[in-house]
Amino acid sequence: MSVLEKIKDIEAEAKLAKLRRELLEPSAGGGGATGAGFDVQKVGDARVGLVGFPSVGKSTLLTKITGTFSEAAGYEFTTLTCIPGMIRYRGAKIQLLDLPGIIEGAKDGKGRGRQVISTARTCNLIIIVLDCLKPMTHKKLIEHELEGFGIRLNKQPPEINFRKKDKGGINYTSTVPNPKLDMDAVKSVLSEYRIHNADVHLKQDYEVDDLIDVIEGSRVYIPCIYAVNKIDQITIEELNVLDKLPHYCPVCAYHEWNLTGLVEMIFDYLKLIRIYTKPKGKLPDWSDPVVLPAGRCSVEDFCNRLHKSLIKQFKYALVWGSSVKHRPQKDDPTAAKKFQEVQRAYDTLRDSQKRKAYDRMGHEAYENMEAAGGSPGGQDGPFAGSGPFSGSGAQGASMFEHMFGGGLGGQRMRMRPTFQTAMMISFKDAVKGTTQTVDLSSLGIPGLGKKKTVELNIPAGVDSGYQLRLEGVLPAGPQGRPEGDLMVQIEVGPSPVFRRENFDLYVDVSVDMVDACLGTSVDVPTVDGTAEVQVKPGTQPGDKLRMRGYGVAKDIVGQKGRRGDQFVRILVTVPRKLNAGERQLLEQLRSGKTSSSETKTGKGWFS
Ligand SMILES: Nc1nc2c(ncn2[C@@H]2O[C@H](COP(=O)(O)OP(=O)(O)OP(=O)(O)O)[C@@H](O)[C@H]2O)c(=O)[nH]1
Ligand SMILES: [Mg+2]
Repeated sequence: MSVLEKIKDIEAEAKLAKLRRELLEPSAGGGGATGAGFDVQKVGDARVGLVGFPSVGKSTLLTKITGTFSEAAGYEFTTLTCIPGMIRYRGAKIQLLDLPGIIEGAKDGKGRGRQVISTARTCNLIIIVLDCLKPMTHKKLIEHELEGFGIRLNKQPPEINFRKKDKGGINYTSTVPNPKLDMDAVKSVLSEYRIHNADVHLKQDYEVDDLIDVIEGSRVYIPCIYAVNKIDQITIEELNVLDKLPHYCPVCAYHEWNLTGLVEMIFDYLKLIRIYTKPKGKLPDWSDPVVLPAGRCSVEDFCNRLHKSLIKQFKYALVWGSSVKHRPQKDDPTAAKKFQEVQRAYDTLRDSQKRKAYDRMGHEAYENMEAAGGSPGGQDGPFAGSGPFSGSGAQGASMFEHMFGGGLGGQRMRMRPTFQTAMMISFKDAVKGTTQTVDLSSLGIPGLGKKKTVELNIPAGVDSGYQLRLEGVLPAGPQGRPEGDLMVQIEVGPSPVFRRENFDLYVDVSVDMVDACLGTSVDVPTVDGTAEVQVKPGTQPGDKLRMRGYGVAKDIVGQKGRRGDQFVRILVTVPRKLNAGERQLLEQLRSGKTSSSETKTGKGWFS
């Protein structure tokens, strides 16, 4: 190819890019990005779009994964509007959109393709659904359509610095020696955009297209998974080949094969960070994390996700996690207070009614009302939720899913109605674990039939506020209600002996004054029965003894077989009445003390 031809090529490419952009702009000929059914509100923590040729099984996939009904049929162009569904996985809410069949030339305004691709641009992840029986050229065609709409798949934005100037001509530099793009190429692309003065710096070797992308500026870089559907129709050898390709996920929507694998891959590709809030002295609420994208997960982002005004009141947070260098300082009372405030703010702001009240009243007025014990309506304490609630469906994932890597994920993918109840258990049962029977008759759920009770295994170590989900235990009911989950919120009764803080237990033991002086052994109550503990001579009132490993089991926070500690506070008792003999002995001690045992500090015998 001659230099002249090359430049012509480059110019043509830049021209094409410009024309395409004009086509995308709403004013340019009919349609625009929001046609009927396409104004789907962005809800949840991330948005994922299913894109593909007609009849590849997008609607079937959406229905099977989310339980949202999207009409599927054997003929072409079944789906005409954009159907949203929701995946709830590991605490994250991921919106899944079924986009109507894309056709060739969509980006040039054919069919409904333009609206489809406009919606695809708003997604955090694109799933290109392919039919493994159809030619693999379909993949290229769809990619080409998306590319033409400024969508770059599985690609990082090019590291090209580009700055327009008023004068000085084109100044082009590159970190790489002998770059593919030479000065002439850069100049001819820029002149196509009527740019004659600019700085261009390449940090890596790039193509003409990359430079055009940077100049155009309206590119979106979106991760992409290729879901190859209908693998029930191919041989295992063919499947083996597919499975090795990067970004590929073979599935069979119809028989629900590897849908868990796909959901896991979606979760990985979205790079979501889950943040759990933890009130002081309690377990984190594992059921309802704040989910942020990996690139935008600072404390500020966290606050802004809760409410934009929170950052103004906010001082600092205590952060635990694998990426944190230091554990938060435990004893700082102000730090703990702040964190409690965050927790409370979160509680307020995630409750839509309270949030409305907060928005209406502003921070100060709301605080005052809360302090006065007022309620903006809604929540009436932990047991208010007894009885059925429907609508919003499943509430995040159970703790075990978070702790043990989502082993239950497969069954949790489909949306099931969730019914809530609360249960009070004894302190000892909470520490030791127990099996309880939940009486369903009191919940008023219609259509339970013969099912009157369910067994509930409560693991050792639970605390008040802990939620257990029983999956699919409620039978299908009237009006096509599918089988449902039962969510049980645990409340733990107080103990007359032990006080609990996280996984540690605290107990008071009284020791006679003389025993405290001379040392002794005492029987201390533990959750496993009494244990003998040595009290050293000279033990002071209020001294704390640690009994390592006598606390609460930590299995539920993933530390299997480990337990917290028990702390024994020594209370020293002084006799109220003395008999004659005792009095005489103490008198002797006192007179002896003043003559021989006085310490240098002059504080007396007991110091
Ligand atoms: N053999 C087989 N058939 C499938 C599978 N998944 C879907 N189908 C069938 O493929 C046909 C098309 O499925 P749809 O879910 O309507 O496809 P779609 O991609 O939503 O199609 P449009 O809405 O037209 O874009 C239906 O007859 C499905 O039953 C699968 O895993 N295996
Ligand atoms: Mg469809």
